[in-house]
Amino acid sequence: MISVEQHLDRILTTVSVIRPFELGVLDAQGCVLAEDVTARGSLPGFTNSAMDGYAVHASDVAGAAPESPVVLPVVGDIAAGNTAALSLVPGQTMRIMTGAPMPRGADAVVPVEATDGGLVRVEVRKASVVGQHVREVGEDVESGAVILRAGTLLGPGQIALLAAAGVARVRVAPRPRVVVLSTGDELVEVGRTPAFGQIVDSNSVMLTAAVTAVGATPYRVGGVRDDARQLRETLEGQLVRADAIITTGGVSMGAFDTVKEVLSRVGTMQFDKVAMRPGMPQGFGTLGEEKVPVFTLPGNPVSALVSFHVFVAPALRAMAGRPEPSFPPGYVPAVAAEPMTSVPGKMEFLRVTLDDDQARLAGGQGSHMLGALAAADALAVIPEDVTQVRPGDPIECLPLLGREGQ
Ligand SMILES: Nc1nc2c(c(=O)[nH]1)N[C@H]1C(S)=C(S)[C@@H](COP(=O)(O)OP(=O)(O)OC[C@H]3O[C@@H](n4cnc5c(N)ncnc54)[C@H](O)[C@@H]3O)O[C@H]1N2
Ligand code: MOO
Repeated sequence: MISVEQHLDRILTTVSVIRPFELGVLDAQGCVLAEDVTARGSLPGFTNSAMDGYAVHASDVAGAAPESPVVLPVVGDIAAGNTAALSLVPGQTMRIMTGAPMPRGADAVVPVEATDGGLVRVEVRKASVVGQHVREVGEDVESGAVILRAGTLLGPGQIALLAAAGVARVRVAPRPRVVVLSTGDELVEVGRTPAFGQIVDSNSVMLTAAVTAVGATPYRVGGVRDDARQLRETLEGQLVRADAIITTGGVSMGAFDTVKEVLSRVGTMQFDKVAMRPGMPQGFGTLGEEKVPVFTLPGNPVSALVSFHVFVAPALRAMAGRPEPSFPPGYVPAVAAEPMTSVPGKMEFLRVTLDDDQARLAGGQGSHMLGALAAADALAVIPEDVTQVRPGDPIECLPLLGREGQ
């Protein structure tokens, strides 16, 4: 029996960041930059108005007030998108819109609300100072400056900055492509009615959803029969398009546990009992010339999803260049709202609901119980040496993917 930390450590020391790839900025959302990025141009690219109003020489309106307005002739109109180079001489003004280029010579903008809105001549009722409501060229980003560092996770804000700074394509660690397949003669495809003794292949849809939720790209193969040759051929066929492979089922002590039978002789695959509940039987290793990581998760649905959270998700994040600081990854503190029990010597992952920080058992804790799994917000992680949790005890919880907003 090995510990959860030992198994995760073996996984995280085996996987590596996927070779960087150039993507269009929109496709790169959720990816991590593989190199520093510099701005191709300044932001703003030209000095422009921050308000709809009138471009002025601030000194012309320094004494303006409601009771002593300054009247200026309006000699032009500048809309956003105006590409002509205009100049403003002292004693005159031009109407200007938000984002429109400032005319040369003008050094302030008087908002339209501080005027009578005149089109030929305008009455300015408020004083202005140099620079007021003016966005200076390069005040946000200077051309040539590093705008985003290697290792930055690209979200909407970062993508906007790249686009605005003239960067249309970036080198990133791409999303891992993850093949999901399940094994077992008892499986029928989602939507089909199982005959007596059969079950719907819910694991492959569950893990496909989990792969998406963690920001990777799933390829769902679905159910493969408990047939060594078919499984071997399916795996060989899938290796070419996979950065990782996840299987479920067939890793325990059953007479027809094909995954273990087929894989224990190839690559660096290793099958272990991990001191956790659920999720004890685990397999991990690499296959093929490209050394594709393969996770063989137990078939019980809860065991498979717990294993995904504890082992696969950290590995996929690491492959996408998003390493997690340490074990345990992503735990949040909570308080037990009721007694909880755990077996000695195993790390227990209980399905709990979270009401603020109050954790309650979500229902039955059998590793086949999807009802309680679906009701849960998080996994309460009870360490190996703890067998009794009392109400009010602090506990650590691992939020379930996709339930963070609950
Ligand atoms: N004698 C022993 N029996 C078992 C042990 C053990 O140590 N000794 N370990 C138990 C534990 S713990 C687990 S977990 C399971 C793991 O079994 P397998 O990974 O070999 O999975 P299967 O036997 O194929 O299936 C187990 C269970 O899960 C259901 N299942 C399987 N695939 C799917 C799927 N795609 N979608 C939904 N449900 C699925 C399957 O019907 C079984 O009920 O072994 C215990 N046994
Ligand atoms: O270890 Mo198994 O995963 O409990 O059902």
